[in-house]
Amino acid sequence: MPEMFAQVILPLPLHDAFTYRVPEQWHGQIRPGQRVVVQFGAKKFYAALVFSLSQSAPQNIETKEIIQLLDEEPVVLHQNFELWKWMASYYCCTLGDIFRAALPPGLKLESKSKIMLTGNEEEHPVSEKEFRILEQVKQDVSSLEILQKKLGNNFSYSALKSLLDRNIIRVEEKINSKYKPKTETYLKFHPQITSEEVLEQKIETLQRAKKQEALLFLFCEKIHAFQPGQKSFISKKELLKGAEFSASLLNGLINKKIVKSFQQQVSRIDEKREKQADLNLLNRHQQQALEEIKNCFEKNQVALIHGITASGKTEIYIHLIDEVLKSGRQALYLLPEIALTTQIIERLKNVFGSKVGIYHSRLNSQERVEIWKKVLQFQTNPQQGYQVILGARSALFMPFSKLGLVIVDEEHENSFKQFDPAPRYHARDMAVVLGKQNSAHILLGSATPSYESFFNALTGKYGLVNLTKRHSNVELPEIIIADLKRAWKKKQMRSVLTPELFGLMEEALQNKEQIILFQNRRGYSPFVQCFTCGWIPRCKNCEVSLTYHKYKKRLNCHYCGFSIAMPPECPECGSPEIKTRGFGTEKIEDELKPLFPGVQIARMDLDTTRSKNAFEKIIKNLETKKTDILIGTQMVTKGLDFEHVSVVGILNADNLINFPDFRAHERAYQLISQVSGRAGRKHSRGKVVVQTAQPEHPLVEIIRRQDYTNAFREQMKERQLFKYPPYYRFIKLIVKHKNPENVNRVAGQLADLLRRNRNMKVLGPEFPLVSRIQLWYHKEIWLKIDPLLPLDEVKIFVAQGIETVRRLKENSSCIINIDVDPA
Ligand SMILES: Nc1ncnc2c1ncn2[C@@H]1O[C@H](COP(=O)(O)OP(=O)(O)OP(=O)(O)O)[C@@H](O)[C@H]1O
Ligand SMILES: [Zn+2]
Repeated sequence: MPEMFAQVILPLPLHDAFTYRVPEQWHGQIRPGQRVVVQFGAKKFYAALVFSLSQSAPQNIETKEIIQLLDEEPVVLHQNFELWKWMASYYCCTLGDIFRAALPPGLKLESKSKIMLTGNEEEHPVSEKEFRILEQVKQDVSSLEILQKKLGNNFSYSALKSLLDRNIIRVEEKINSKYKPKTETYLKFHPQITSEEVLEQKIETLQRAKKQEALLFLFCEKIHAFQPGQKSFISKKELLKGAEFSASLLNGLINKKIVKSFQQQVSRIDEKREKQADLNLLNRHQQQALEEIKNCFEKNQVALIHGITASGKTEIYIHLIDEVLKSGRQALYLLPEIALTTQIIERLKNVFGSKVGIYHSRLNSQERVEIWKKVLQFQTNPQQGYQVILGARSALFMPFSKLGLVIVDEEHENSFKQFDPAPRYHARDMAVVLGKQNSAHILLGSATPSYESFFNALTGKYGLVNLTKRHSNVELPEIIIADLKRAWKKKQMRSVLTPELFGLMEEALQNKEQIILFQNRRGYSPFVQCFTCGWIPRCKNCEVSLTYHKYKKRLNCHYCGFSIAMPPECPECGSPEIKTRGFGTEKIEDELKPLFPGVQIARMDLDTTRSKNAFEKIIKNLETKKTDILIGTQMVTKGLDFEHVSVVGILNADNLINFPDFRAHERAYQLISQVSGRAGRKHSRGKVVVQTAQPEHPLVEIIRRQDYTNAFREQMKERQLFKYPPYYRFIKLIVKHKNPENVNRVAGQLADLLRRNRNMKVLGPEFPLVSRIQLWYHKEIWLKIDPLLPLDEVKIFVAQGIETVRRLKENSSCIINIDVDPA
């Protein structure tokens, strides 16, 4: 028999795949995409993923054997690996990094693998070393890690393997993989009940137990007893649901051997949802846009739909998905995590029923594994598997076998980019790659497309479709610019509200309409300051001031979570006058309450949405008009659809416009248009007040006119002039160390080295806005690269530079991260 070797990926930030020998017993079974347990390094065990198989042994290296094959079928498909390879190369990360990001937690096994007895340990003679292992395992279900720790030098790998080989112990797959199938109690007739006659005899005996008899009749009715072709069991939950029967009555029937209970594996996911509604008819404009999109797809695999807020882009997506499903292929619908609200989930479930699965990080590990498996299942059993996935960025990695369409909604959203850890990928860009690899169409959609995508559309790389009418035919809201400086000077401010905004709010409330206020700072006040000496409390781990949270009476760091009680007096000078500075959402809520007595005010930010259903509840309250005014951070901008919001206020546009980042103007425009778009969606034209201290700023005028194209053009001039994306590519290198001197030295060495390459411009090193986070100092180097140059060569040069610097002994404890296309 020829030998067999597997190249496996480990969940570690290590480069290549590692080679292991495949024991003969698995030669016929093992395939790429299956998980295996292997030993790596200092006696650590991991679940690795088989990447490829070969017959030739690697040279000069002794290979270890695979310890266990975990899956009968691959959990990752070769299509997935294609994307992984592409990502690893483009984002300069390892397959191990991607492995960790791609698989749901329940499918990733750490070296915590559990070892269990198989129950036949008595039948085999064992050696002393094997005996020691068995002793440990008998005491407890033990993980490999614990076992090695406890036995120390007495732990023997070959003894372990020999026990495994002889089936005396096993690596427990289920515990191992953290995934426990959910089971439910089901009921069927006891095997003794073989015919209706037998049943009737039994019923006779129940004469005095009327309630048990009634329950039995109900049971017979529900399972359609003795009717051919009917299912012969029912879940306990379903039987007892709504009826006045108790579980103890049921136990009576079980004890009398009429009914038998058994456990059956059930799905955690709400499966019963059948299709409840037909597709909405598209309006004239939507219909035309749909046709145009399809025309684009004839020529171009990628299309961008630029459709104003409330134009009904979602309806168009639904129609496209419907067509793809009819052709027997799968669709992926990506949204930013936070936009995955019940609003959109309901809309999709209503039309596609159980064909659609939802995948995001708020689901628990088990649920995610089940959804993963149902996507896999589509390959072999299209009736049972998921054909549509609505998900956040990690849904990119799901095992689609017949992908026909990828939609990226709110494609401008920054949260599609993963910052940390590696892979630092952009899900929108990866969606395009994924689609191309699978010969699927890709549709990007937004009311305010990212400038990169719009640029790609204008230069013909993507098709472009415009949708300029709201579904309701209501005009886009009127934007009113309110001058903060003047209002302050004239003492016309009411708390944070200019007279313009205050007046419109009062009017809206009188008309029983709703209001959304946007402020991009959470907490009570962004910082506090001693009135006497000017002292400002700062985080001890990060280079930032602490945010005051009044409800908890604490000062918090929004970077690392560090927090202290609000001091009663200044620790520097002893003055009791510590003043709050600036406005966070919490303070705004506080100050508006006395201004609008009897009005229901709610707040939506990170602090009010931590618990599981809090987010949904806030949205529900707005939908049912329990809330009159909603104050929120970025969260209120993400694709929410409310009927009765007529006024939107942007409390301070300046901190958006002045943010020190080359994308600040793009972002400010997007954010303000998106929040504005929540107003007047259904009935009459809404009003938006943008409060600013610089009403003369050119961007403010563009915002007032809602002139996306001009905003884009103005920016492109600057980007071209200063060699910014999309004209140039950026790669950001981040050097981190706890000691600032090390950061300075390493970053300096690295920059010097990189400057030798004339194909790129090296900026920095410089400390970023927040130069220390969680005790680590950061310094950044930005590389500007001419897009006409071969990017791969540049990356290789950069990677080598990093290696050279890192290899110096004094630099070994430095971390250097690469971020390609930083957001
Ligand atoms: N053809 C249609 N038939 C019935 N209702 C529609 C139709 N098109 C849109 N709507 C309704 O109009 C509202 C706005 O549509 P939708 O949320 O899809 O807009 P959008 O373009 O995604 O907006 P945004 O970019 O602001 O998120 C929704 O309540 C939607 O149900
Ligand atoms: Zn901190």
